Amino acid sequence: MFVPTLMGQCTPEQQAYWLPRALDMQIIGTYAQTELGHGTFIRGLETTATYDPETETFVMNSPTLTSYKWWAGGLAKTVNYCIVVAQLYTKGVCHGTHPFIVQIRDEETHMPRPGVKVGDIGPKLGFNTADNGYLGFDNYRIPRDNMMMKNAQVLKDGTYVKVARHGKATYGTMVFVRVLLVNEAAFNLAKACTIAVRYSAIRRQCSPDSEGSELQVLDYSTQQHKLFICIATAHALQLNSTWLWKTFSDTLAAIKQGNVDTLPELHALSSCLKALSTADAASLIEQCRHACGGHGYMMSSGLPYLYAFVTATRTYEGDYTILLLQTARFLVKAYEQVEAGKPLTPTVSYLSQAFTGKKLPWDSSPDGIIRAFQALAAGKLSSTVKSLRKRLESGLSYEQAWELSTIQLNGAAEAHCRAVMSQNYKSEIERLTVNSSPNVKLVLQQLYKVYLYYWALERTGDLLLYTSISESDIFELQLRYEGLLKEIRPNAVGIVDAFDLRDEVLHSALGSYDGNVYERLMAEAQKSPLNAEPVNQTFHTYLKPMMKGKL
Ligand SMILES: CC/C=C\C/C=C\C/C=C\C/C=C\C=C\C(=O)SCCNC(=O)CCNC(=O)[C@H](O)C(C)(C)COP(=O)(O)OP(=O)(O)OC[C@H]1O[C@@H](n2cnc3c(N)ncnc32)[C@H](O)[C@@H]1OP(=O)(O)O
Ligand SMILES: Cc1cc2nc3c(=O)[nH]c(=O)nc-3n(C[C@H](O)[C@H](O)[C@H](O)COP(=O)(O)OP(=O)(O)OC[C@H]3O[C@@H](n4cnc5c(N)ncnc54)[C@H](O)[C@@H]3O)c2cc1C
Repeated sequence: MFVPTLMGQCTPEQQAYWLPRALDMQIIGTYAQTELGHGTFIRGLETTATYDPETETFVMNSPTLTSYKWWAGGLAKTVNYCIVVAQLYTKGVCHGTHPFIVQIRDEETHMPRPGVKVGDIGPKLGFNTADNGYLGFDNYRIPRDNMMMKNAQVLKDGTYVKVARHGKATYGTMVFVRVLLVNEAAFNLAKACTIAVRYSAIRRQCSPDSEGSELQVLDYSTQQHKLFICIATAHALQLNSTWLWKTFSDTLAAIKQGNVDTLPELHALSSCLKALSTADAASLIEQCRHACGGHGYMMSSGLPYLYAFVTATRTYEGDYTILLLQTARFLVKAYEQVEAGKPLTPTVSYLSQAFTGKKLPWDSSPDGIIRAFQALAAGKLSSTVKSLRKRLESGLSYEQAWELSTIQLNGAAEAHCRAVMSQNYKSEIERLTVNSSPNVKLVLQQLYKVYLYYWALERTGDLLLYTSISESDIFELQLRYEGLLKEIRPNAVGIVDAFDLRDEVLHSALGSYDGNVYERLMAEAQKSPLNAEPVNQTFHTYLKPMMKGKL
């Protein structure tokens, strides 16, 4: 995050000075925004940067314990510089949060600078290879030039000058990382399902009849139900990630031309896609662990590490709930645009159907299911706006009405995102397989159908509300889904092999390409320190005295 912020928030002159040093590793930096007391609410951050025109410096200060920067990766022992997000004060006026480049350790000795308190925040559920740290300032001075001045400036005499064309320019790095995280979610889910599917092809357990041999667990329908949605989702996230990256790049190019019109839609898309992709990836990686029984619980399976690593993405770079609420904010505005007869942006153009007042006729084709997801999203949004307005009519303020409706708002945002992801998944597969062999087309179509059928069956309640789907339609869809799993089974191992993930990347005794699971599990077990000697010294110091009643 350090380098992207230098690129996004510095003037060209500042970039010319800082970027080469950062890219050359002469300086190592991190992005310190979150504090002990605030992560989501950026406007509530307490660290201050007060400009002193006498010395042309900013005085960095941590006025309270809760103002200490907390969490930044590498902050504890690695970095010697930080991008610090602080409340900017000049001429007695607070201008809100702005980014500053702050040296925190000596470039030669690596000792913390006077006025800087820095340390490690302690063990975490995962990410323990990163030294996430804390940082406090005691009236620590930095040169005026260390304010990142692309979007706002403080002149030598302390005059504040706003430069950015849009109010949230300083939030740009977060949008960039959120876009990257969709791709990271896809990559890590692909690793987990490669491990789980390969292991499920090796593992034999239970024989349906007394004479027969034990079945590969991958042959069981319930195992296919657990795992094939994981494969389908890994592809869905990867294709949505590529689509979102292009949307991001197009928006950035437009902003460079002075056109910020598409930024709100990008913020809404990056928010909900980051939220859903990281939440789906984390829960499906856990599902891959469940599918591997006891051996999935071994660190040597690679699955606990993947889960601990990915589940954090639901929180950092914007908490799941918060980002969905950002998308909901955009959707409510889009709904009002439909009412006013104004044109809609592409990803919300389906909302016009919210005003037909009729249930969408059920169509179980892939395109029909995608339309049903859109009808579901439009219906949930319409119902949410109705709740909002009912609360406003009761005399509540907009903020109060909004807060009371946030559960529904999040549901509408999630439904919108599922519809967008499903649409992108199918259209990207069709675009990319135009010249593919019939077999490749068939397999990839089977996977997006798994995704569509799975989520339709997960959302039958909503589909009954907003489409004409019947009980028998649901019964037929369930049978079709279960039949599709059996069609995919023969290709399942080949499909995860196609992720082309090397053993060194998987780090898994269960998922290695050669399938020698049991030999690898035993080899990993031998590495346990407890196997260094036949009798551990704790027998003599604790067990034996206890057995003799001497403890
Ligand atoms: C599997 C993963 C593997 C590897 C990953 C690799 C690397 C990662 C490894 C480790 C983690 C590393 C780093 C982690 C870093 C961090 O976590 S950095 C800190 C991140 N923190 C956040 O994301 C905080 C979240 N909070 C916010 O973004 C904001 O507070 C807010 C919730 C958006 C609210 O902001 P605010 O109160 O200022 O604004 P609102 O009043 O809600 O909205 C005002 C208008 O502004 C628009 N808006 C808001 N944000 C943006 C934006 N980013 N871009 C564009 N526009 C924005 C908003 O839509 C409103 O517009 P309006 O409706 O028209 O008024
Ligand atoms: C592994 C990891 C690495 C990180 N790396 C960095 C880093 O490098 N730099 C950095 O600056 N930060 C980093 N962070 C911090 C991260 O950005 C924050 O944890 C994140 O933004 C969430 O903020 P918070 O922790 O204050 O949670 P909170 O915002 O306090 O959330 C707690 C709960 O309150 C809910 N909540 C909060 N506000 C609202 C609201 N308005 N409406 C409804 N519910 C609400 C949330 O949904 C959540 O359920 C990292 C975090 C982790 C876990």
